[in-house]
Amino acid sequence: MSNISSEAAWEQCLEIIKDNISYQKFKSWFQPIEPVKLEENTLTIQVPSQFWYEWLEEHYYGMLRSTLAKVLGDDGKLEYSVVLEKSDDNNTDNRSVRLPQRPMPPENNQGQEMKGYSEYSPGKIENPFVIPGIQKTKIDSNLNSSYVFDRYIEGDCNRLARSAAMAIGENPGSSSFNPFFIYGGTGLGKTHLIQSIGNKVKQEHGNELAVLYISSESFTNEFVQAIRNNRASEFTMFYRQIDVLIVDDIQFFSGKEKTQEEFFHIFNALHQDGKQIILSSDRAPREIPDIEERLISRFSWGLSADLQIPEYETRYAILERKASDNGIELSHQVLEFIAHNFKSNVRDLEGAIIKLLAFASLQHVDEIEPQMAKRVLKDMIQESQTTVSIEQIQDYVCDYFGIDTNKVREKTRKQEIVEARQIAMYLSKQFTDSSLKTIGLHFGGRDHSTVIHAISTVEERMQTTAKHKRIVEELHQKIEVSTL
Ligand SMILES: Nc1ncnc2c1ncn2[C@@H]1O[C@H](COP(=O)(O)OP(=O)(O)OP(=O)(O)O)[C@@H](O)[C@H]1O
Repeated sequence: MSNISSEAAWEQCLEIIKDNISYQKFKSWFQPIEPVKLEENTLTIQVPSQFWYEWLEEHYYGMLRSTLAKVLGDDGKLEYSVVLEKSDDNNTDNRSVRLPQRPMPPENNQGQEMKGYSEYSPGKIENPFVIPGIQKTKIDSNLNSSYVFDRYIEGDCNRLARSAAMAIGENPGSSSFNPFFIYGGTGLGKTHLIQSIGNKVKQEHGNELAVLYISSESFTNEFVQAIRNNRASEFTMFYRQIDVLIVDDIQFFSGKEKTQEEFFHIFNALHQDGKQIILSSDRAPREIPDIEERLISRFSWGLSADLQIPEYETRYAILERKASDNGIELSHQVLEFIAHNFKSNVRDLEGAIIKLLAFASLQHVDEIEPQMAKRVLKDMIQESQTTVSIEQIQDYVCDYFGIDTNKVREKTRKQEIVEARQIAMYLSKQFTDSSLKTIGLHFGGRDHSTVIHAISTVEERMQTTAKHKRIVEELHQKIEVSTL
Protein backbone atom coordinates (compact mmCIF):
# COMPACT_ATOMS: atom_id res chain seq x y z
CA MET A 1 0.00 0.00 0.00
CA SER A 2 2.78 2.43 0.87
CA ASN A 3 3.81 2.68 -2.77
CA ILE A 4 1.13 5.30 -3.32
CA SER A 5 1.75 8.92 -2.52
CA SER A 6 0.55 10.60 0.67
CA GLU A 7 -1.67 12.84 -1.47
CA ALA A 8 -3.34 9.87 -3.13
CA ALA A 9 -3.80 8.06 0.18
CA TRP A 10 -5.30 11.12 1.85
CA GLU A 11 -7.51 11.72 -1.18
CA GLN A 12 -8.92 8.21 -0.77
CA CYS A 13 -9.43 8.83 2.92
CA LEU A 14 -11.32 12.03 2.18
CA GLU A 15 -13.62 10.20 -0.21
CA ILE A 16 -14.60 7.80 2.56
CA ILE A 17 -14.86 10.47 5.26
CA LYS A 18 -17.06 12.61 3.02
CA ASP A 19 -19.64 9.83 2.88
CA ASN A 20 -19.79 9.49 6.62
CA ILE A 21 -20.22 12.99 7.99
CA SER A 22 -22.15 16.10 7.04
CA TYR A 23 -20.70 18.32 4.33
CA GLN A 24 -20.40 21.19 6.78
CA LYS A 25 -18.26 19.15 9.17
CA PHE A 26 -16.23 17.74 6.34
CA LYS A 27 -15.52 21.22 5.04
CA SER A 28 -14.68 22.61 8.48
CA TRP A 29 -12.52 19.83 9.85
CA PHE A 30 -11.09 17.80 6.99
CA GLN A 31 -10.66 19.99 3.94
CA PRO A 32 -8.02 22.22 5.57
CA ILE A 33 -5.82 19.19 6.37
CA GLU A 34 -2.72 18.66 4.22
CA PRO A 35 -1.07 15.30 3.67
CA VAL A 36 2.65 15.47 4.51
CA LYS A 37 4.17 12.05 3.95
CA LEU A 38 3.46 8.35 3.78
CA GLU A 39 6.19 6.08 5.13
CA GLU A 40 5.87 2.44 6.07
CA ASN A 41 2.12 2.61 6.16
CA THR A 42 2.16 5.67 8.42
CA LEU A 43 0.37 8.60 6.91
CA THR A 44 1.31 11.99 8.32
CA ILE A 45 -1.17 14.79 7.98
CA GLN A 46 -0.74 18.40 8.94
CA VAL A 47 -3.43 20.04 11.05
CA PRO A 48 -3.60 23.76 11.80
CA SER A 49 -3.41 23.61 15.61
CA GLN A 50 -3.14 21.53 18.74
CA PHE A 51 -6.81 22.11 19.34
CA TRP A 52 -7.54 20.73 15.86
CA TYR A 53 -5.67 17.56 16.70
CA GLU A 54 -7.55 17.20 19.99
CA TRP A 55 -10.87 17.77 18.30
CA LEU A 56 -10.22 15.12 15.66
CA GLU A 57 -9.08 12.70 18.32
CA GLU A 58 -12.07 13.34 20.48
CA HIS A 59 -14.75 13.31 17.81
CA TYR A 60 -13.47 11.33 14.88
CA TYR A 61 -11.05 8.80 16.30
CA GLY A 62 -13.09 5.74 15.38
CA MET A 63 -13.86 6.98 11.91
CA LEU A 64 -10.23 7.86 11.18
CA ARG A 65 -9.10 4.44 12.38
CA SER A 66 -11.56 2.64 10.14
CA THR A 67 -10.75 4.88 7.19
CA LEU A 68 -7.01 4.29 7.56
CA ALA A 69 -7.60 0.55 7.79
CA LYS A 70 -9.59 0.66 4.57
CA VAL A 71 -7.05 2.70 2.65
CA LEU A 72 -3.75 1.41 4.10
CA GLY A 73 -4.76 -1.94 5.58
CA ASP A 74 -5.18 -2.95 9.22
CA ASP A 75 -1.69 -1.84 10.18
CA GLY A 76 -2.17 1.64 8.71
CA LYS A 77 -1.21 4.38 11.16
CA LEU A 78 -1.83 8.06 11.34
CA GLU A 79 0.50 10.72 12.58
CA TYR A 80 -0.26 14.36 13.02
CA SER A 81 1.97 17.25 12.29
CA VAL A 82 0.71 20.18 14.30
CA VAL A 83 1.65 23.66 13.20
CA LEU A 84 2.90 25.62 16.18
CA GLU A 85 2.95 29.38 15.80
CA LYS A 86 6.04 31.00 17.29
CA SER A 87 5.13 34.10 19.17
CA ASP A 88 8.47 35.92 18.88
CA ASP A 89 8.70 35.86 15.12
CA ASN A 90 6.55 34.89 12.19
CA ASN A 91 8.19 31.57 11.51
CA THR A 92 6.29 28.40 11.97
CA ASP A 93 7.62 25.31 13.55
CA ASN A 94 6.12 21.92 12.79
CA ARG A 95 5.80 19.43 15.59
CA SER A 96 4.60 15.90 15.18
CA VAL A 97 2.13 14.53 17.65
CA ARG A 98 1.50 10.83 17.43
CA LEU A 99 -2.05 9.63 17.23
CA PRO A 100 -2.44 7.14 20.06
CA GLN A 101 -2.60 3.77 18.39
CA ARG A 102 -5.17 2.16 20.60
CA PRO A 103 -6.33 -1.22 19.36
CA MET A 104 -9.88 -1.00 18.12
CA PRO A 105 -12.53 -3.05 19.91
CA PRO A 106 -12.92 -6.43 18.17
CA GLU A 107 -16.07 -5.57 16.23
CA ASN A 108 -14.37 -2.51 14.71
CA ASN A 109 -11.03 -4.13 14.16
CA GLN A 110 -11.79 -5.08 10.62
CA GLY A 111 -11.83 -1.49 9.48
CA GLN A 112 -15.08 -2.16 7.68
CA GLU A 113 -17.55 -0.64 10.05
CA MET A 114 -18.17 2.61 8.26
CA LYS A 115 -21.86 2.08 7.69
CA GLY A 116 -22.66 1.81 11.37
CA TYR A 117 -20.33 4.66 12.26
CA SER A 118 -21.88 7.52 14.11
CA GLU A 119 -20.26 10.67 15.34
CA TYR A 120 -19.73 11.38 19.01
CA SER A 121 -23.08 11.86 20.59
CA PRO A 122 -24.52 12.09 24.08
CA GLY A 123 -25.51 8.70 25.38
CA LYS A 124 -22.53 7.16 23.69
CA ILE A 125 -19.56 8.76 25.33
CA GLU A 126 -16.62 7.86 23.19
CA ASN A 127 -13.72 7.68 25.56
CA PRO A 128 -14.13 11.11 27.09
CA PHE A 129 -10.77 10.58 28.75
CA VAL A 130 -9.03 10.34 25.42
CA ILE A 131 -7.07 13.55 25.85
CA PRO A 132 -4.98 13.77 28.98
CA GLY A 133 -5.45 17.18 30.57
CA ILE A 134 -8.68 17.80 28.71
CA GLN A 135 -10.11 21.20 29.56
CA LYS A 136 -13.26 21.19 31.65
CA THR A 137 -15.09 23.33 29.14
CA LYS A 138 -14.71 20.54 26.61
CA ILE A 139 -16.38 17.86 28.67
CA ASP A 140 -19.70 16.92 27.22
CA SER A 141 -22.03 16.55 30.21
CA ASN A 142 -24.16 14.06 28.33
CA LEU A 143 -27.32 15.58 29.76
CA ASN A 144 -30.74 15.55 28.17
CA SER A 145 -31.82 19.18 28.22
CA SER A 146 -35.49 18.29 28.62
CA TYR A 147 -34.86 16.66 32.00
CA VAL A 148 -35.36 19.74 34.16
CA PHE A 149 -37.07 20.39 37.49
CA ASP A 150 -39.81 22.44 35.87
CA ARG A 151 -40.97 19.35 34.07
CA TYR A 152 -40.71 17.09 37.07
CA ILE A 153 -44.12 16.98 38.74
CA GLU A 154 -44.01 16.90 42.49
CA GLY A 155 -46.15 14.55 44.56
CA ASP A 156 -46.01 12.62 47.82
CA CYS A 157 -44.15 9.92 45.91
CA ASN A 158 -41.10 12.11 45.23
CA ARG A 159 -41.29 15.18 47.48
CA LEU A 160 -38.19 14.55 49.59
CA ALA A 161 -36.07 13.42 46.65
CA ARG A 162 -37.13 16.34 44.51
CA SER A 163 -36.48 19.03 47.11
CA ALA A 164 -33.11 17.57 48.05
CA ALA A 165 -32.22 17.37 44.36
CA MET A 166 -33.11 21.03 43.89
CA ALA A 167 -30.97 22.05 46.85
CA ILE A 168 -28.03 20.12 45.40
CA GLY A 169 -28.57 21.67 41.97
CA GLU A 170 -28.23 25.11 43.53
CA ASN A 171 -25.20 24.32 45.70
CA PRO A 172 -23.48 21.17 44.53
CA GLY A 173 -20.96 19.68 46.91
CA SER A 174 -21.70 22.04 49.74
CA SER A 175 -24.54 20.26 51.50
CA SER A 176 -24.48 17.13 53.58
CA PHE A 177 -26.37 15.39 50.77
CA ASN A 178 -23.16 13.95 49.40
CA PRO A 179 -23.44 11.45 47.91
CA PHE A 180 -27.08 11.83 46.95
CA PHE A 181 -28.50 8.38 46.38
CA ILE A 182 -31.85 8.04 44.60
CA TYR A 183 -33.53 4.69 44.30
CA GLY A 184 -36.82 3.27 43.07
CA GLY A 185 -38.46 0.99 40.53
CA THR A 186 -38.26 1.28 36.80
CA GLY A 187 -39.80 4.29 35.06
CA LEU A 188 -40.35 6.23 38.27
CA GLY A 189 -38.20 9.20 37.28
CA LYS A 190 -34.70 8.54 38.66
CA THR A 191 -32.89 9.51 35.48
CA HIS A 192 -35.05 12.58 35.00
CA LEU A 193 -34.39 13.73 38.54
CA ILE A 194 -30.63 13.21 38.61
CA GLN A 195 -30.22 14.81 35.21
CA SER A 196 -32.29 17.78 36.41
CA ILE A 197 -29.59 18.36 39.02
CA GLY A 198 -26.93 18.37 36.30
CA ASN A 199 -28.92 20.76 34.14
CA LYS A 200 -29.52 23.06 37.09
CA VAL A 201 -25.79 23.16 37.88
CA LYS A 202 -25.02 23.95 34.25
CA GLN A 203 -27.64 26.66 34.27
CA GLU A 204 -26.31 28.24 37.48
CA HIS A 205 -22.59 27.74 36.94
CA GLY A 206 -22.12 27.48 33.20
CA ASN A 207 -18.79 25.94 32.31
CA GLU A 208 -17.17 26.74 35.66
CA LEU A 209 -18.12 23.32 36.94
CA ALA A 210 -17.58 20.11 35.04
CA VAL A 211 -20.74 18.03 35.17
CA LEU A 212 -20.83 14.50 33.87
CA TYR A 213 -23.78 12.14 33.60
CA ILE A 214 -22.94 8.53 32.83
CA SER A 215 -24.67 5.21 33.20
CA SER A 216 -22.80 2.71 35.31
CA GLU A 217 -22.81 0.41 32.30
CA SER A 218 -20.93 2.95 30.16
CA PHE A 219 -18.59 3.66 33.05
CA THR A 220 -17.82 -0.05 33.28
CA ASN A 221 -17.31 -0.43 29.52
CA GLU A 222 -15.01 2.55 29.35
CA PHE A 223 -13.03 1.30 32.28
CA VAL A 224 -12.60 -2.13 30.72
CA GLN A 225 -11.46 -0.52 27.50
CA ALA A 226 -9.10 1.77 29.36
CA ILE A 227 -7.45 -1.21 31.04
CA ARG A 228 -7.22 -3.04 27.75
CA ASN A 229 -5.48 -0.05 26.21
CA ASN A 230 -3.19 0.67 29.15
CA ARG A 231 -4.97 3.93 29.78
CA ALA A 232 -6.35 3.27 33.24
CA SER A 233 -4.54 6.20 34.81
CA GLU A 234 -5.92 8.57 32.18
CA PHE A 235 -9.36 7.21 32.90
CA THR A 236 -8.94 7.96 36.61
CA MET A 237 -7.49 11.38 35.87
CA PHE A 238 -10.46 12.27 33.74
CA TYR A 239 -13.00 11.33 36.39
CA ARG A 240 -11.10 13.09 39.14
CA GLN A 241 -11.55 16.45 37.54
CA ILE A 242 -15.33 16.22 37.44
CA ASP A 243 -17.15 18.55 39.86
CA VAL A 244 -20.56 16.92 39.68
CA LEU A 245 -20.47 13.24 38.86
CA ILE A 246 -23.84 11.61 38.17
CA VAL A 247 -23.85 7.84 37.81
CA ASP A 248 -27.13 6.20 36.82
CA ASP A 249 -28.23 2.64 37.59
CA ILE A 250 -25.37 1.89 39.93
CA GLN A 251 -26.78 -1.61 40.51
CA PHE A 252 -24.93 -2.65 37.35
CA PHE A 253 -21.71 -2.49 39.36
CA SER A 254 -22.95 -5.61 41.09
CA GLY A 255 -20.36 -8.39 40.82
CA LYS A 256 -17.88 -6.21 38.88
CA GLU A 257 -15.06 -6.11 41.39
CA LYS A 258 -12.44 -4.20 39.41
CA THR A 259 -14.92 -1.52 38.38
CA GLN A 260 -16.08 -1.21 41.97
CA GLU A 261 -12.52 -0.76 43.13
CA GLU A 262 -11.86 1.94 40.55
CA PHE A 263 -15.10 3.68 41.41
CA PHE A 264 -14.22 3.48 45.09
CA HIS A 265 -11.01 5.44 44.49
CA ILE A 266 -12.70 8.00 42.28
CA PHE A 267 -15.49 8.35 44.84
CA ASN A 268 -13.02 8.97 47.66
CA ALA A 269 -11.00 11.50 45.70
CA LEU A 270 -14.06 13.47 44.63
CA HIS A 271 -15.70 13.34 48.03
CA GLN A 272 -12.55 14.51 49.73
CA ASP A 273 -12.34 17.46 47.37
CA GLY A 274 -15.95 18.44 48.12
CA LYS A 275 -17.16 17.43 44.67
CA GLN A 276 -20.77 16.33 44.35
CA ILE A 277 -21.61 12.70 43.69
CA ILE A 278 -25.09 11.66 42.62
CA LEU A 279 -26.08 8.04 42.23
CA SER A 280 -29.20 6.17 41.24
CA SER A 281 -30.20 2.57 41.64
CA ASP A 282 -33.25 0.39 41.30
CA ARG A 283 -32.97 -0.51 44.99
CA ALA A 284 -31.62 0.78 48.29
CA PRO A 285 -27.81 0.63 48.77
CA ARG A 286 -27.94 -2.28 51.20
CA GLU A 287 -30.11 -4.32 48.86
CA ILE A 288 -27.74 -4.25 45.90
CA PRO A 289 -26.13 -7.66 45.73
CA ASP A 290 -22.41 -8.24 45.26
CA ILE A 291 -21.22 -4.75 46.04
CA GLU A 292 -18.28 -4.26 48.36
CA GLU A 293 -19.22 -3.27 51.88
CA ARG A 294 -16.92 -0.23 51.80
CA LEU A 295 -18.83 1.12 48.79
CA ILE A 296 -22.23 0.39 50.29
CA SER A 297 -21.29 2.26 53.42
CA ARG A 298 -20.08 5.22 51.36
CA PHE A 299 -23.31 5.26 49.37
CA SER A 300 -25.08 5.79 52.67
CA TRP A 301 -22.87 8.67 53.85
CA GLY A 302 -25.06 11.40 52.44
CA LEU A 303 -28.76 11.29 51.72
CA SER A 304 -30.67 8.34 50.32
CA ALA A 305 -34.16 9.05 49.05
CA ASP A 306 -36.57 6.75 47.33
CA LEU A 307 -39.13 7.35 44.61
CA GLN A 308 -42.47 5.68 45.13
CA ILE A 309 -45.13 4.76 42.63
CA PRO A 310 -47.05 7.99 42.07
CA GLU A 311 -50.43 8.24 43.70
CA TYR A 312 -53.54 9.00 41.67
CA GLU A 313 -53.36 12.80 41.98
CA THR A 314 -49.73 12.90 40.88
CA ARG A 315 -50.44 10.56 37.98
CA TYR A 316 -53.24 12.87 36.93
CA ALA A 317 -51.01 15.97 37.19
CA ILE A 318 -48.21 14.26 35.24
CA LEU A 319 -50.66 13.27 32.52
CA GLU A 320 -52.06 16.76 32.30
CA ARG A 321 -48.55 18.17 31.97
CA LYS A 322 -47.35 15.60 29.45
CA ALA A 323 -50.47 16.11 27.36
CA SER A 324 -50.00 19.85 27.27
CA ASP A 325 -46.24 19.49 26.56
CA ASN A 326 -47.24 17.38 23.58
CA GLY A 327 -49.82 19.90 22.44
CA ILE A 328 -52.79 17.62 23.01
CA GLU A 329 -55.84 18.51 25.06
CA LEU A 330 -57.46 15.70 26.97
CA SER A 331 -60.73 15.86 28.82
CA HIS A 332 -60.99 15.25 32.53
CA GLN A 333 -62.66 11.91 31.87
CA VAL A 334 -59.85 10.69 29.62
CA LEU A 335 -57.16 11.83 32.06
CA GLU A 336 -59.04 10.11 34.85
CA PHE A 337 -59.34 6.94 32.81
CA ILE A 338 -55.59 6.82 32.09
CA ALA A 339 -54.63 7.75 35.64
CA HIS A 340 -56.77 4.92 36.96
CA ASN A 341 -55.48 2.34 34.54
CA PHE A 342 -51.76 3.08 34.31
CA LYS A 343 -50.56 2.83 37.84
CA SER A 344 -47.24 1.17 37.93
CA ASN A 345 -44.91 3.85 36.58
CA VAL A 346 -44.60 7.18 34.83
CA ARG A 347 -43.09 5.74 31.66
CA ASP A 348 -46.35 3.86 31.02
CA LEU A 349 -48.34 7.05 31.52
CA GLU A 350 -46.15 8.72 28.93
CA GLY A 351 -46.59 5.77 26.60
CA ALA A 352 -50.36 6.14 26.85
CA ILE A 353 -50.20 9.85 25.99
CA ILE A 354 -47.91 9.22 23.04
CA LYS A 355 -50.20 6.52 21.70
CA LEU A 356 -53.21 8.82 21.93
CA LEU A 357 -51.21 11.60 20.30
CA ALA A 358 -50.21 9.35 17.41
CA PHE A 359 -53.80 8.21 17.01
CA ALA A 360 -55.16 11.76 17.06
CA SER A 361 -52.70 13.00 14.47
CA LEU A 362 -53.05 10.02 12.14
CA GLN A 363 -56.82 10.06 12.28
CA HIS A 364 -57.05 13.87 12.27
CA VAL A 365 -59.12 13.76 15.44
CA ASP A 366 -59.45 17.04 17.32
CA GLU A 367 -60.91 15.74 20.53
CA ILE A 368 -60.33 12.35 22.04
CA GLU A 369 -63.50 10.88 23.53
CA PRO A 370 -63.22 8.54 26.53
CA GLN A 371 -64.52 5.62 24.45
CA MET A 372 -61.87 6.30 21.85
CA ALA A 373 -59.12 6.43 24.48
CA LYS A 374 -60.30 3.14 25.89
CA ARG A 375 -60.20 1.54 22.43
CA VAL A 376 -56.80 2.96 21.51
CA LEU A 377 -55.19 2.02 24.81
CA LYS A 378 -56.85 -1.36 25.17
CA ASP A 379 -53.72 -3.33 24.30
CA MET A 380 -51.65 -1.40 26.77
CA ILE A 381 -53.91 -2.09 29.69
CA GLN A 382 -52.89 -5.37 31.16
CA GLU A 383 -56.13 -6.44 32.75
CA SER A 384 -59.33 -6.27 30.83
CA GLN A 385 -61.11 -3.28 32.24
CA THR A 386 -64.55 -4.36 31.05
CA THR A 387 -64.70 -6.31 34.27
CA VAL A 388 -63.05 -4.32 36.98
CA SER A 389 -61.35 -6.37 39.68
CA ILE A 390 -62.16 -6.34 43.38
CA GLU A 391 -58.64 -5.02 44.11
CA GLN A 392 -59.24 -2.11 41.77
CA ILE A 393 -62.51 -1.30 43.46
CA GLN A 394 -60.72 -1.36 46.81
CA ASP A 395 -58.17 1.06 45.33
CA TYR A 396 -60.83 3.46 44.06
CA VAL A 397 -62.66 3.49 47.36
CA CYS A 398 -59.52 3.87 49.46
CA ASP A 399 -58.19 6.59 47.16
CA TYR A 400 -61.45 8.39 47.65
CA PHE A 401 -61.34 8.18 51.44
CA GLY A 402 -57.58 8.77 51.55
CA ILE A 403 -56.83 5.56 53.41
CA ASP A 404 -54.32 2.79 52.87
CA THR A 405 -55.84 0.02 50.72
CA ASN A 406 -54.50 -2.67 53.03
CA LYS A 407 -56.71 -1.38 55.80
CA VAL A 408 -59.93 -2.64 54.15
CA ARG A 409 -58.34 -6.06 53.89
CA GLU A 410 -57.49 -6.15 57.55
CA LYS A 411 -59.63 -6.67 60.62
CA THR A 412 -59.65 -3.00 61.70
CA ARG A 413 -62.97 -1.93 63.24
CA LYS A 414 -62.34 1.82 63.01
CA GLN A 415 -65.51 3.55 61.87
CA GLU A 416 -64.13 5.16 58.65
CA ILE A 417 -62.42 1.93 57.63
CA VAL A 418 -65.56 -0.10 58.24
CA GLU A 419 -67.55 2.35 56.11
CA ALA A 420 -65.03 2.22 53.24
CA ARG A 421 -64.90 -1.57 53.47
CA GLN A 422 -68.68 -1.88 53.27
CA ILE A 423 -68.90 0.44 50.28
CA ALA A 424 -66.12 -1.46 48.53
CA MET A 425 -67.97 -4.74 49.16
CA TYR A 426 -71.22 -3.23 47.84
CA LEU A 427 -69.49 -1.95 44.69
CA SER A 428 -67.69 -5.27 44.21
CA LYS A 429 -71.07 -6.94 44.04
CA GLN A 430 -72.29 -4.33 41.57
CA PHE A 431 -69.33 -4.43 39.21
CA THR A 432 -68.03 -7.99 39.34
CA ASP A 433 -69.44 -11.44 38.86
CA SER A 434 -67.74 -12.63 42.01
CA SER A 435 -69.70 -14.64 44.53
CA LEU A 436 -70.32 -13.31 48.03
CA LYS A 437 -67.81 -15.84 49.29
CA THR A 438 -65.10 -14.62 46.88
CA ILE A 439 -65.78 -11.01 47.79
CA GLY A 440 -65.48 -11.87 51.47
CA LEU A 441 -62.14 -13.59 50.83
CA HIS A 442 -60.77 -10.40 49.25
CA PHE A 443 -61.59 -8.48 52.40
CA GLY A 444 -59.40 -10.33 54.84
CA GLY A 445 -61.20 -13.68 54.64
CA ARG A 446 -64.62 -12.54 55.86
CA ASP A 447 -67.55 -14.89 55.30
CA HIS A 448 -70.48 -14.36 52.96
CA SER A 449 -72.86 -13.22 55.72
CA THR A 450 -70.59 -10.26 56.49
CA VAL A 451 -70.74 -9.28 52.82
CA ILE A 452 -74.55 -9.52 52.80
CA HIS A 453 -74.66 -7.36 55.92
CA ALA A 454 -72.33 -4.78 54.31
CA ILE A 455 -74.44 -4.57 51.15
CA SER A 456 -77.70 -4.09 52.98
CA THR A 457 -76.13 -1.50 55.31
CA VAL A 458 -74.90 0.55 52.34
CA GLU A 459 -78.30 0.33 50.59
CA GLU A 460 -80.09 1.40 53.73
CA ARG A 461 -77.78 4.35 54.36
CA MET A 462 -78.12 5.49 50.78
CA GLN A 463 -81.85 5.81 51.34
CA THR A 464 -81.53 7.66 54.63
CA THR A 465 -78.42 9.84 54.23
CA ALA A 466 -77.96 12.15 51.24
CA LYS A 467 -74.23 12.47 51.83
CA HIS A 468 -73.76 8.73 51.85
CA LYS A 469 -75.80 8.38 48.67
CA ARG A 470 -73.65 11.03 46.96
CA ILE A 471 -70.40 9.31 47.97
CA VAL A 472 -71.52 5.92 46.68
CA GLU A 473 -72.81 7.43 43.44
CA GLU A 474 -69.55 9.34 42.85
CA LEU A 475 -67.55 6.19 43.38
CA HIS A 476 -69.93 4.28 41.13
CA GLN A 477 -69.35 6.83 38.40
CA LYS A 478 -65.58 6.72 38.79
CA ILE A 479 -65.50 2.97 38.42
CA GLU A 480 -67.86 3.17 35.47
CA VAL A 481 -65.49 5.59 33.71
CA SER A 482 -62.66 3.14 34.20
CA THR A 483 -64.64 0.40 32.51
CA LEU A 484 -65.72 2.46 29.51
N1 LIG B 1 -42.49 13.23 38.48
C1 LIG B 1 -42.41 13.23 37.15
N2 LIG B 1 -42.87 14.28 36.43
C2 LIG B 1 -42.80 14.28 35.08
N3 LIG B 1 -42.26 13.29 34.36
C3 LIG B 1 -41.77 12.24 35.00
C4 LIG B 1 -41.81 12.15 36.42
N4 LIG B 1 -41.26 10.98 36.79
C5 LIG B 1 -40.88 10.36 35.66
N5 LIG B 1 -41.18 11.11 34.59
C6 LIG B 1 -40.96 10.76 33.17
O1 LIG B 1 -41.09 9.34 33.06
C7 LIG B 1 -40.15 8.82 32.14
C8 LIG B 1 -39.35 7.73 32.81
O2 LIG B 1 -38.52 8.33 33.79
P1 LIG B 1 -36.98 7.92 34.01
O3 LIG B 1 -36.36 7.45 32.75
O4 LIG B 1 -36.34 9.06 34.71
O5 LIG B 1 -37.19 6.69 34.98
P2 LIG B 1 -36.11 5.77 35.71
O6 LIG B 1 -36.57 5.64 37.12
O7 LIG B 1 -34.74 6.29 35.48
O8 LIG B 1 -36.34 4.39 34.96
P3 LIG B 1 -35.30 3.19 34.71
O9 LIG B 1 -34.92 2.66 36.06
O10 LIG B 1 -36.12 2.21 33.93
O11 LIG B 1 -34.16 3.75 33.94
C9 LIG B 1 -39.29 9.98 31.68
O12 LIG B 1 -39.70 10.41 30.42
C10 LIG B 1 -39.55 11.07 32.72
O13 LIG B 1 -39.50 12.36 32.14
